Amino acid sequence: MLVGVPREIKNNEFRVGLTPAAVREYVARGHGVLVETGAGLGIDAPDAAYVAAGATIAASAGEVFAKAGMIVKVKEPQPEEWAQFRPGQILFTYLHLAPDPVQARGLMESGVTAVAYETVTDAHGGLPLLAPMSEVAGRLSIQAAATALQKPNGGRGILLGGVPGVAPAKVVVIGGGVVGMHAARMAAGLGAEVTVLDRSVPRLRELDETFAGRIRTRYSTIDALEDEVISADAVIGAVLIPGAAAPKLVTRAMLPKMKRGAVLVDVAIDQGGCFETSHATTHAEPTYVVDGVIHYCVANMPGAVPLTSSHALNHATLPFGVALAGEGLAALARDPHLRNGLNVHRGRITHRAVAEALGESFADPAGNIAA
Ligand SMILES: NC(=O)C1=CN([C@@H]2O[C@H](COP(=O)(O)OP(=O)(O)OC[C@H]3O[C@@H](n4cnc5c(N)ncnc54)[C@H](O)[C@@H]3O)[C@@H](O)[C@H]2O)C=CC1
Ligand SMILES: CC(=O)C(=O)O
Ligand SMILES: [Mg+2]
Repeated sequence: MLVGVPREIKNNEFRVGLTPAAVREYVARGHGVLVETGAGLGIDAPDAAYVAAGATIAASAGEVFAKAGMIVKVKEPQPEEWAQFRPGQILFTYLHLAPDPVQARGLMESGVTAVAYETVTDAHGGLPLLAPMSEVAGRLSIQAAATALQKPNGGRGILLGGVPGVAPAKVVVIGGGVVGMHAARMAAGLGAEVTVLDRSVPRLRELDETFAGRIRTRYSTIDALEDEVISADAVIGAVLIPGAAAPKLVTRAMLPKMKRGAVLVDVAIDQGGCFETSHATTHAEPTYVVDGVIHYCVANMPGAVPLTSSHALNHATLPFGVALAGEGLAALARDPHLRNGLNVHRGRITHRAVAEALGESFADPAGNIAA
């Protein structure tokens, strides 16, 4: 198959769908790879590095979309991109369709077969293609919080770790999955006081063991959540119900009770956000203020550290990508975990939670992917 890699065009998105090392793996399996000129510049990979790996360079994104049988990207397609998809073409990327009916409609009308990284599953109940970017975003969330908390940036003016004789900041993490654990690790490493809330007791147990007393865990009732949020200097929103829109856990009514200059970092913004007052922001203008509380809601946080993120993402996507390139729809029929990634096929939504969130009818992929 001819695999196409356009340059990412979302605001301040410097990642790339395939690294040169990944291109070499596709080429070794007999595939052609067409890379838009400049696609790898954000990771210090010039066109020559892609040519050395066996790719051909396309002068424009239009050429990539027109020629390739499968498109590998990072971020959800932008309107000018989904206009170029065609029936039967495979798209392999993050989609986050639940809070994005306009994109969903665009993909349905294009006839593309869209496999979303974030809903591919593994045998252990995890999300292997979301996990690496959740590791990055979880760690970055604390850097974002630390920066926003500084007085010149509008924050309370507190150092996360404090200093000897002065108490540290209080960081509350809502959702103790991959993002939450990596946020907790960074915050604890800097010396902050950290509490993680989750609805899963087994998960809280795991975190308790992993951190061996260095963080507190709390079951996430409405009471506990309100209590923790009101006393926090920084709150990290890290919940996920796979495929679905994020539940709004921090309400607008809670904000006036919070400390002035406290910071909310809504990592779950790509699924619509878990704070009622969240709306997506960009790296160019990452924060805004509601009721004296700073909101950071960047939907592509890992795009800011592409040298780390692109490689981590490619390590996870590679086995699934080469299966799709090699077998096409048969790969989806064979592998139920890859099939869980199928969100749109032949104009229908093929993921149950995504269909429910969008109010669209659900087309069961098991009976819908005959090649
Ligand atoms: N903004 C960005 O750039 C990025 C955003 N993300 C997003 O971060 C979010 C979290 O991702 P992961 O950590 O990988 O998910 P995960 O599935 O590993 O963890 C989610 C956790 O939330 C918990 N949870 C669900 N409902 C809850 C509730 N009502 N109260 C408390 N906890 C609850 C679950 O039990 C689970 O432990 C996702 O929306 C993901 O798409 C991930 C990477 C980058
Ligand atoms: C997961 C995601 O949306 C991102 O890495 O941008
Ligand atoms: Mg995102």
